[in-house]
Amino acid sequence: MSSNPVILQGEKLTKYILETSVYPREAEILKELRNVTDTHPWGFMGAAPDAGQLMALLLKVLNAKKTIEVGVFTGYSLLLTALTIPDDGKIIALDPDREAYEIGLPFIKKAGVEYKIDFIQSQALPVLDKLLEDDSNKGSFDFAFVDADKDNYWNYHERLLKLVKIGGLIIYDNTLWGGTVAWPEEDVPLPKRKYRQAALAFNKAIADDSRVQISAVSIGDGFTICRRIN
Ligand SMILES: C[S@@+](CC[C@H](N)C(=O)[O-])C[C@H]1O[C@@H](n2cnc3c(N)ncnc32)[C@H](O)[C@@H]1O
Repeated sequence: MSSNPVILQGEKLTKYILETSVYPREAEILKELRNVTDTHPWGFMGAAPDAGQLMALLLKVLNAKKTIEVGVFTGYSLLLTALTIPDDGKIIALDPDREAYEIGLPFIKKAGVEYKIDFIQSQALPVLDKLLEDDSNKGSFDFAFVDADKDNYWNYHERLLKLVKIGGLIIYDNTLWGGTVAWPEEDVPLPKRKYRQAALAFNKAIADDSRVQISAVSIGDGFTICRRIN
């Protein structure tokens, strides 16, 4: 008998949570977008719906209005954010892949929230650097969500810490990388090792970063929630 049945029953528990608490409350338009994204050759690789539910709750608690999203893909987390923030809210959404964004765009339009989104087709780093050239952007964002190239997370962190206000939140997705962060290296399939290493380095660095309060949450593929404290 395991001393930690919760870990062993992880998949069953997640299924239970999804079926009991998440799917019944997920907006229909988000379900539709998820189903369409499933037909993309890469499949659905958006924020997990249970993690999205947590993100929406945090956006509300924070009363977030001005946000940044790094890594849009077909826009599941973007649409969720746009549906959650108030009518005068704004999201700067960054991704070099416009084709994937355009798969999700009809759903964003159908939901009537396109006006809240400023999609910039670009690698994120140069845009974040550009934003930082204007002092009025510093400390002006309530929230940021990072779900893009994992080996750049620390570069995003350094920039987002300057753009997000004290008390604001930054969430990093995939920080448990399919659970492989807890596996011996030799058990990890080769294609997964590079981003596993990136996740390990990021998780260690963020735990040592006194500028943020953190919580590493085992939801979806791993959410690291950071609150800027100075
Ligand atoms: C996991 S997907 C994002 C999923 C999205 N958050 C959702 O909920 O559907 C990762 C995305 O990061 C984007 N990406 C990769 N490198 C990037 C970069 N340097 N800057 C911005 N986005 C990047 C990819 O094009 C891809 O669309």
